[in-house]
Amino acid sequence: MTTNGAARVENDDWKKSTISRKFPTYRRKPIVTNRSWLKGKQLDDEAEGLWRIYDNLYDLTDFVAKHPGGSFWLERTKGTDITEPFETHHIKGVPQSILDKYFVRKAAKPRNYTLTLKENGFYRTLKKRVAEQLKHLDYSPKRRSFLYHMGLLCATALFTLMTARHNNIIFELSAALSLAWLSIAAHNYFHQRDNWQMYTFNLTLMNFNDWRISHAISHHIYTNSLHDLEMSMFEPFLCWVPNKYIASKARRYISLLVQPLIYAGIFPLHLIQRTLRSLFAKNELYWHDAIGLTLPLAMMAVSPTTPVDALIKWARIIGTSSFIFGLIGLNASHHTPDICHDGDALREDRDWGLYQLDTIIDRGDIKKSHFMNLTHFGDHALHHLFPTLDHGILPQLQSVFLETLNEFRGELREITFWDHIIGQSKQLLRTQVNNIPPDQRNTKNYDK
Ligand code: HEM
Repeated sequence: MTTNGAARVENDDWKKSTISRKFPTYRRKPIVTNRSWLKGKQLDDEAEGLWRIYDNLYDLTDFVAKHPGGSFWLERTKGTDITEPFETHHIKGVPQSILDKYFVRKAAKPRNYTLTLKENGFYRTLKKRVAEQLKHLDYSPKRRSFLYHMGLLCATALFTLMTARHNNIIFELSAALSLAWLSIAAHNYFHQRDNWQMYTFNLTLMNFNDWRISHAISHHIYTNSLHDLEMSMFEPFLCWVPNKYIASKARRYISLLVQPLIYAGIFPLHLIQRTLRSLFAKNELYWHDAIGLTLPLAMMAVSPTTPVDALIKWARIIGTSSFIFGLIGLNASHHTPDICHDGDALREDRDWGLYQLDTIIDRGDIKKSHFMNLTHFGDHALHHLFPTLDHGILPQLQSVFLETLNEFRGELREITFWDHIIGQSKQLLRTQVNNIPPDQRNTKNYDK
């Protein structure tokens, strides 16, 4: 009995997060989904069924439909703490009068999340400076993002139809590549207020609304922590948390081998899972999931052979495109052993923005290309801090960013794609936490 009890205590000991008071409830469930993540968050966040920002509770029911960013963001986050998404999605700030109108009461309990957003801390200082810079920026690169995205949409349509008409591997690979790049460019848009470009993300069979939760609200805010759905959704097949209780060492070696298959399965499995859950539990499909069917239908319509032949070609395009997307996305910036993951020691200054910097290493090899940044999750650190800004204008914020970072003893790290691929594989194998805080590990000499 005693031994069992001791073992249980030891087993439960790992159930803590470095960025929150509570172990996330959704991680206690066998299946991790957007829905279970939000439900768990409602239980953990001490928001008392309302919307929580810092220690204030608001009833935004009457504001949801009026929200300039689109109703989805607030509809889905009811009953949760939205402090960080609120801070990061409004650079110029939301007039206090709007918030005051919906204030209900102070929250009874302290916030679950332990990262800070202090007025004079790194993130809010940088945000004020960026808001000032935004008044004088050259916005013409936004037009280029628009043209790149349009070009990729046309290329995807063209190469897909050419693949349907001809047996040509070059057309097929071009269709797969265009679709992968198109979806990453569409990601630039689903972070912003509702727009038509976000719908093009759904050509992959994934859904932009789903990604607004798993990526924008979960991954962007609680990066690399136990709250990050973009980590937990891949477990136990791929596990980047350095914790042997989540995935054993043996499992981690297997994950290296299955990695390519997981990449290729991202697009189709997304739709299959949501369809199955919609059939057997609660609906998780949106009307715009139908957009994903346009490519196979168009291929069947123009195919000179049978519809089945067209469908097989489309399935190959989807699998290859998903592989390219996974390769780019999962090796973009978050997973090398030098990057903070839940369990690793954090710096003493628990500023949310500095934490972001410690969970990201940028791709230095694509810095100079607008097209590559848009299609390869480039300028990732700045993108995490200001997700609603078009990727095209981020380079103009680089100097104010670096200056502020230097003042707060943060560092923007950069490595190549290849280094990320190698580092990501090493991270998959890592089970030991890093006990040295990031600011004590860094070799950079800070300006005094
Ligand atoms: C989960 C929390 C929230 C998210 C993720 C969110 C997201 C967004 C997004 C994406 C935009 C468009 C930004 C752009 O494209 O430039 C936006 C704009 C806006 N939101 Fe929110 N929002 C949230 C909460 C709120 C709340 C609580 C209020 C006020 C009660 C609010 C008021 C506004 C206003 C006034 C704008 C237009 C002005 C601006 O862009 O700064 N939002 N929001």
